[in-house]
Amino acid sequence: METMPLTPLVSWAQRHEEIYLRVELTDAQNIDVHVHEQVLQFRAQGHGAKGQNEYEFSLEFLLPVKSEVSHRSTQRHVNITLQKEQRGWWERLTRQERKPVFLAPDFDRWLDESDAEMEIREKEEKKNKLKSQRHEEKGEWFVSLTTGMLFVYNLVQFLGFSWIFVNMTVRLFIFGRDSLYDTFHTISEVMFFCQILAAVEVLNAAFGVVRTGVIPTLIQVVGRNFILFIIFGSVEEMHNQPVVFFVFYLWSAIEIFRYPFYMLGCFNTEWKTLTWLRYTIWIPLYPLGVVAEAVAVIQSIPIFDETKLFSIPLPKAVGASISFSYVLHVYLVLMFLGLFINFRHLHKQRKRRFRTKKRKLSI
Ligand SMILES: CCCCCCCCCCCCC[C@@H](O)CC(=O)SCCNC(=O)CCNC(=O)[C@H](O)C(C)(C)COP(=O)(O)OP(=O)(O)OC[C@H]1O[C@@H](n2cnc3c(N)ncnc32)[C@H](O)[C@@H]1OP(=O)(O)O
Repeated sequence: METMPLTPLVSWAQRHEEIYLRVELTDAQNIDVHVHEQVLQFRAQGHGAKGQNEYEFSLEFLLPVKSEVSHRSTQRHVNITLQKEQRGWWERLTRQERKPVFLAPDFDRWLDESDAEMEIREKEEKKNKLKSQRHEEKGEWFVSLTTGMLFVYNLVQFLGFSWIFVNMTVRLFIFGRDSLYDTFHTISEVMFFCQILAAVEVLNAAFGVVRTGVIPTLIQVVGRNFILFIIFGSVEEMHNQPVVFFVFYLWSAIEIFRYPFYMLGCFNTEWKTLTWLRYTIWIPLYPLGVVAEAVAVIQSIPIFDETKLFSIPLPKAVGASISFSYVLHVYLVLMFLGLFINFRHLHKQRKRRFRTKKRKLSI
């Protein structure tokens, strides 16, 4: 005779971004928990209300949750954490209005919406307090000095990229399509200066001067300098290609918003429109930039093959050399990997920025 599956007692609580479930099972083993299309399935062996047995349950959530589920079993419970697909407060846990009999609020973790907001605020206040403590430890003069240097750095970059952007735009209006062919000759020196200077950003990230990751910054700086110095700078045949125009224009289009945003940030101020632009226009510009850079690399491949520039000599016995174009093929793959890493990073930064903003507004 088929036996009915046993259901454990489950208690739940929520925050704006998470759902917590606590399954009352002692010494749980062989835990299988997953989410598919808003439905959570749980199965495990353990000691519950009906003694040592296999227990299972399923819950259809009110709203979508992310498919990654984290769970941790203690001697007495299995704690499950899920991330809501969209930040918000749910009026109940399950899609069905009637609460399943095995489900109850987790009073140890229970907060109502305003308490949860308060919890967020407290966390933020704690973070700010830590920040000002760090300031005190480092000394006010040190903080002022680094802020001043950052401000000057951002100002110089802003002026450099604005010059590039305005110059290219004006030339486009005056000379039309002809201006696409001499971008390198008119712009490259200022671009060389700005992009060499951008190495400072890797140091800032590495020494914790700004709150950002070293890898995304390194990808950005190395990636651009590779295109600028190797593909454009060292191959004369590339100088007159229109692709130089598109690459320089896309690079400078983001920087004329990014650097002034940082300049205001140095004084803990912001201008909402500028913040929105800094964290939004990369969405079309970044992929376009990578595509333009990929076109430049592809165009340069036959030139490297022909000129044997940077080719890697092989031992005399073999008698040939490896063309640099092989490196470029590998680089093309790396570019799209770099795009993926930085797109994810920028998406995270955008979410962090706008989420914090929303929280601040709800205070
Ligand atoms: C390991 C090497 C491997 C090499 C492999 C090569 C692979 C090649 C792949 C190449 C792909 C690159 C393509 C690219 O060149 C194409 C383009 O650029 S197209 C144009 C569009 N591009 C963009 O939109 C990207 C622009 N760049 C960036 O946004 C940054 O460089 C990036 C590192 C990607 C992200 O910036 P960050 O992490 O710093 O984000 P935030 O702006 O949110 O800053 C975080 C906090 O730090 C403060 N901050 C940062 N910098 C400064 C500064 N200079 N001055 C003051 N404050 C700064 C910022 O205010 C944030 O603070 P808070 O959170 O407190 O507000």
